[in-house]
Parts: sequence; C-alpha cells; structure tokens
Amino acid sequence: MLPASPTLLAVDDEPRLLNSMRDLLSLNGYEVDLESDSRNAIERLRTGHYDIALLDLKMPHVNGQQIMQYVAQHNIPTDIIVISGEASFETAVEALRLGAHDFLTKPYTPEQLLKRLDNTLAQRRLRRDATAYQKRLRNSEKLHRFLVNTSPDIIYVLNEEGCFTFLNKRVTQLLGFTRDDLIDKHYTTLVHEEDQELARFTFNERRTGKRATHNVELRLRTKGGSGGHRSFSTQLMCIELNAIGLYSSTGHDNERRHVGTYGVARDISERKQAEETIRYQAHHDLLTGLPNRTLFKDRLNMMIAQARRTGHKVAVMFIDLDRFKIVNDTLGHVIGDQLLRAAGQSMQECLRDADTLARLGGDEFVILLPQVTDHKSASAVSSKIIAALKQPFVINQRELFISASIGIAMFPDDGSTDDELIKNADIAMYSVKNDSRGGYAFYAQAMGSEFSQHMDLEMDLRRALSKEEFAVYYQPQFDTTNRRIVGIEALLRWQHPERGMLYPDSFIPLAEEIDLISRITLWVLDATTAQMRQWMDAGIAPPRLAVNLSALDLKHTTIVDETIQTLQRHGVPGNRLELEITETLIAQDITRATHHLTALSHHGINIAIDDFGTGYSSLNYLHRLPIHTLKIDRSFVRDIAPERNERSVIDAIIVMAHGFNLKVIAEGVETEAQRDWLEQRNCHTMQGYLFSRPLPVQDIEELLRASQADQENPGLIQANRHNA
Ligand SMILES: Nc1nc2c(ncn2[C@@H]2O[C@H](COP(=O)(O)O[C@H]3[C@@H](O)[C@H](n4cnc5c(=O)[nH]c(N)nc54)O[C@@H]3COP(=O)(O)O)[C@@H](O)[C@H]2O)c(=O)[nH]1
Repeated sequence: MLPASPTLLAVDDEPRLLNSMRDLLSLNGYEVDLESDSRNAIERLRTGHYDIALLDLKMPHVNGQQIMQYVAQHNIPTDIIVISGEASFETAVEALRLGAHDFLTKPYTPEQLLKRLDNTLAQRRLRRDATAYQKRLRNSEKLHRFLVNTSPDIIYVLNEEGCFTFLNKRVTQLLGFTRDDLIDKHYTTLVHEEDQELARFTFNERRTGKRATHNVELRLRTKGGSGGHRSFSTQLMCIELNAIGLYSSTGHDNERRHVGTYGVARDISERKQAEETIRYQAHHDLLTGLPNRTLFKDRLNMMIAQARRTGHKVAVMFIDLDRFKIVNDTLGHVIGDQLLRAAGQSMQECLRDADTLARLGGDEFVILLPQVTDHKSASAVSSKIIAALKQPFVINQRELFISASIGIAMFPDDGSTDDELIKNADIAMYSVKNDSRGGYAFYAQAMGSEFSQHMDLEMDLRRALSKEEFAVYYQPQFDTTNRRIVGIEALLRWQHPERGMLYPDSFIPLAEEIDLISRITLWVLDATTAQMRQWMDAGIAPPRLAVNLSALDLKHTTIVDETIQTLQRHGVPGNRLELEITETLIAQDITRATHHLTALSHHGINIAIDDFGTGYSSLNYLHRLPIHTLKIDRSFVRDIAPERNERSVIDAIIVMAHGFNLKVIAEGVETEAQRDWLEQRNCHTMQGYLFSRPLPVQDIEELLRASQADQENPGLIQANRHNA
C-alpha cells in the first residue's frame, strides 16, 4: 500500500522552477521536498523514502544520470521522472535505460506533470500489489508444501495411466520407498496382489466432490518401512485411502477429460492392530492363547453343518484336569496358570491342525475332532492326551503331577446342537471322574441321571454339616508285640438320608472341589478331640488319636491356630494328636508344609505320612519336616508274598523309618501271613481288618475298655475279636 499522500523529491538547480513545482504539487495534494544541490539529493534519496523523484538532468557537480545510476546501484525504491530541458530522443532513451520511469521535457504544462505523476504512481501501485501478491503466493505455496510434506498421510497424484506423478515425503517414512522410486511407476507397484482388483476399481471410479471414493482399505508393500501389520507380512502396511478424479476442460466445447486421480492414504496399522486385538480377545482365552468357548462353538457349528452334508461324525471331548485344584490352591495362581498353559500346550501337541482345542475356563478344556468316521479316532486322541498329561510338568523347578478325565460326545448320535454336545461330553467326563478311575468315556444316556445325582450330591454335601449327618468311625492301631492299642485313626462317614452310609472316597474329593473341606476337617478335629476328652476322663483313652488332613487344609494359614485352639478347648494335650497327611500334599508345597507342620509340632502334635511310598517319596523332605510316623500304604501290604524272599518296598520303608528314627505303621493288614511277614521285618505297629474294622463310637469305646481291662488283667482280650 502506498501512503495516503505520496512523498516527492524535486531536484533542480533552478530554485525558481522548484518553487513553481512545489506550488503546483502542493495544490494537488502532494507532499514535496525541494533540492537545488544535486550532491544533497543523493543523500536525501538514500535516507528519505520518497515515492517519486522529479529529476533534472543537467546540474552542476552531480548530474541527473549519475543520480539515477546511484539509485539503481543501491536499489533505492524511488521511481524517477526525468524533467529535462533536452528534448533529444537519445537523451530520453538514455534516461529510460538508466531506470527513469518517465520523461518530461521543459517547458511542460501543469497537466502534463500531473498526468506523468498519476501514471507513475498508478504503475508503482500495481507493481507493489503484484509484489505483495507474489509474496503471499510464495508464502501460501510454502505453507501448502509444508502441510503436504508434514502430513501424517500419504498424498498422491496419479496420471491418467495410473502412474504416480506426485507423492509427498511421508511415503518414504511409511513405506520405505523414496519418491524417485515411485514417480512414473504404476500404482500396482505398491498395492498387494490380493488387493489390486479393489485398487483398480477404486482408481477407475473417477468420482469427484462428495461422490469421491472414501475409506477403501488396501494393503501396500513396504520396502523395510517402519509400518507393517502383524496379521500380514511385515512387508505390508494397511492403509485407508480416498481417491478423487482429476479433470481438465478441453477444446471449444469445454468437455471434461479425466486426467488422473489424487487422494490421501492413511496408515491404519495401529487401528487394525487394535481391532485385531479386540477380535482376538473376543475369541481366545488370554491365559493359554487357545480358542475360547465362542470360537469353539463357531467352529463346532461349522463342522456340524458340514457333517450334515457329508454324513461324517464330529467328536466333542470334554477334558477336566484332575488334581489341578489342589495345585492351584496350595501352590498359588501363578504356578496354576503356568500349569494350565503347559497342559494346554501338551494337549495341542496331541492334535492335528484341523482339530480345535479350546479352554472353557478353570481347568476345563474341550476338543473338537471334525470329520471322524467312528469312535476309534476319539479313543486314540483321548489315550494320547491322558498319556501326555501323566508326564510330570516341571514348573519353577518343581515336578507337578496331574491327570485328565475325558468325556466324549459324538454328533449326531449324542446331540444335534453345539450346546447339547458340549453338555453331554461334560456329563460323560463327570461319569469318568465319579468312577475315580481317570481315563475317558463316551457319553451314554444312563450317564445323564448319574450326572444329576452328582449335582444332587453336591447340594446334599453343602447341607450335611448343618444337618449333622457326619459321623466319625475309629480304627485301632495295635502293637503286635503286646496286642495293645497304641492309637486310633478317625475315619469320617456320611450318613446320607437316602443313600445310606457313604465313605470318604465318594465325597472328600467333592468337598475339596467345592471348598468345603476345611470346614469338614475342623468339624472332625472338634468332634474327635471332644471324644478324646471324654475317654481321658473315663480313663480309657488311647495314647494317640490320628486325624486325616486333606491336601487343601494346609493352604489355610489358620489351620495351625484352629487346631491348637480346638485342643485347648477340649483340654487335650498336643502329643495325644497325630495328623496324617499325604506325600502329595507335602511335595506340592514343601515350604508351606514345613512352616505349618513345624508350628504344629512345636505344640507336641505328631505328624504321620499317610500312604508312604505311593507318591513322590523324597528323602529331602524327611530331613526337613518334623515327621514322627511313616504309614506303609495298604497297596504294599496287599502285595506281600511270604513265599518270595526278595527285598520289597516295605523293606526299604522300614529301613528308612528306622534310619530316621521314625515310627512305622503298616495299614491294611488283612491276613496273619501279612502280619507275620511284617513282624519278621521288625514292623510291629499295624492297622487293618485282621485286627479291627473302623468302628462307630460305642464299639470302639467297648474295645478301648476291654483293652484297658486287658492291660490291667493281661490275656483277657483277643485283638481280632472285633472284626465285623
Ligand atoms: N481329609 C480327610 N480324609 C479322610 C477322613 N476320613 C477318612 N479319610 C480318607 O479317606 C480315605 C478312605 O477312608 P476309608 O474309606 O475310611 O478307608 C479307611 C479304612 O476303612 C481302610 N482300611 C483300613 N484297614 C483296611 C484293610 O485291612 N483293608 C482295606 N481294604 N481297607 C482298610 O483304609 C482307609 C484308611 O486309610 P488311611 O487313611 O490311609 O490310613 C482314606 O485315604 C482316608 O485317609 C477325614 O476325616 N478327612
């Protein structure tokens, strides 16, 4: 913009001319400075910011040409109008060559001068506007270039043939290709083969405005670019693209001609990854990475539909890990989780690619065997899985042992829908578990009622404590050298209102499964120590009362305090109680077992290892734990063959017990031959049907009284007379 009133400098060595010029110009609204000395004129032009200088040519000292040369050399932005007395053509041309904007010869009319001034000012204004416009244009172009090149998206232009004519710098960061790699190359150089049809359709659409193609997803090749989506090859990137047709108006009829396509491609790898993660999480069990129930049912339904067409069978196998709960509850969830992962992997290795293994939750897994012809393949897979899971799992340098119960339901024989097949496989699995023999079984209709009985049993067990349906039986332990009762073992019985007397093997595992076991243990401890107190008061108490602990009891930190409090409540000294625990329990968490058992033994309580030799016998824990007694399992006693003379497990146990200064009790002694054989091995404490079956409280009390009398009058009692 020029200032409202342009500033002028008039330079002439004739003051008269200068004055008349000032009068004329002032009258017409111009501000004008006068200079009659051309030497000063140069200085004034250098510092004065004049719009126009009215310059005489012929002056003393410095002439007009020299002033113009100075102005040109120093880029002084003042326009010059020469007002000269010389009217020759050469003078005018020379003046214009030196940079004058106009030429006026003296004498001139006021109109001529004003007209020249107006023209020069108008041109000056135009020039300034053009410069400002160009500057704005340059800035705007710079801004757009910046925006295009720093855009997070790829901006592209394709020509009519589909070759790149423009790409912003982002393409290099995202795809690894330089722009030179791609300019003039066809877009198929970048687009993944499988997406080229979609790309062709997109770029050929040639739409514009609101109808332009939006949000098409394509995969682009990368050249070691940073992108790369994990569901695809690392050489591919997922983008979302829009494409707009480019047109030019041609010829006289203004016909629109397609000249190319431009658009923006956005890297959506992260979004894709997030979507994939969500999809993955919705269909997988996050702990094991196996399919979850939803994905399993999807695949099962697909296979059912296929089997309907082909006439094949489909097998659904329901797998429950036996003893997993014990590991999880005693060793904690971290180890439990690792065990589940390892078991999952181990099962997976038994399967073919087309089979599906899924985790439903907890320790329950299901397998889908598609397209089987008969039961054989399901049997074979079950046997493989059972064998694989029997192998010890080494977790945190600890060997863990589990096994599996598997139920199998076949389509179409055992169900026509996914839910029905899974439910019936589950029922078959329960039937296996109920038999407590492990292994696998195919669904049979009769199992349905067995399953509902199992459910009923669970409900009944939850009520059994409050309904006082439990009773304790006692089995005596004898010293065969003098036939005295040295202890009695408390054995739990459940007097079920409909099913009659139930033995522990049929309900203790269930009580463990439904977390009822510690309440039952506390009840047994309370009932038996109360009984012991009564017998102590009557003077017939046996030296020791043995009570069984479940594998899960030691997981509760309160077990120690509760046991001590129970003893104190009934006034029974700690050394009259022996707690029987199994080897499995100890091996599973030796640290916790050591801690609890040491605390119990500080109160005089004895610790016996039940079923010794059947599990994970380790000399290591015998050293570390406060153990007082080893019980030889009845399976070893049953196998005693007096006619054979070779050394047996029992010999080893007896030697070990004596070596560690431990008492040893043989359980399950049923025959005199077994008794004699054991006595020959220096094992004199025995328990078994040969001496007495477990007895209800009145009968054991009678036996205790008789034993007491026998002590006072030896020979009165026959140890085996109470056998039922
Ligand atoms: N956590 C708890 N476990 C308990 C409790 N009460 C018992 N149990 C455990 O249940 C298992 C089975 O017990 P039970 O059916 O009572 O069987 C015991 C005896 O009846 C049986 N036995 C005794 N002598 C003989 C014999 O000569 N032959 C033969 N075939 N069986 C015999 O052995 C069982 C006692 O075994 P053990 O405990 O190993 O000494 C059993 O494992 C009990 O531990 C309880 O309250 N809590």
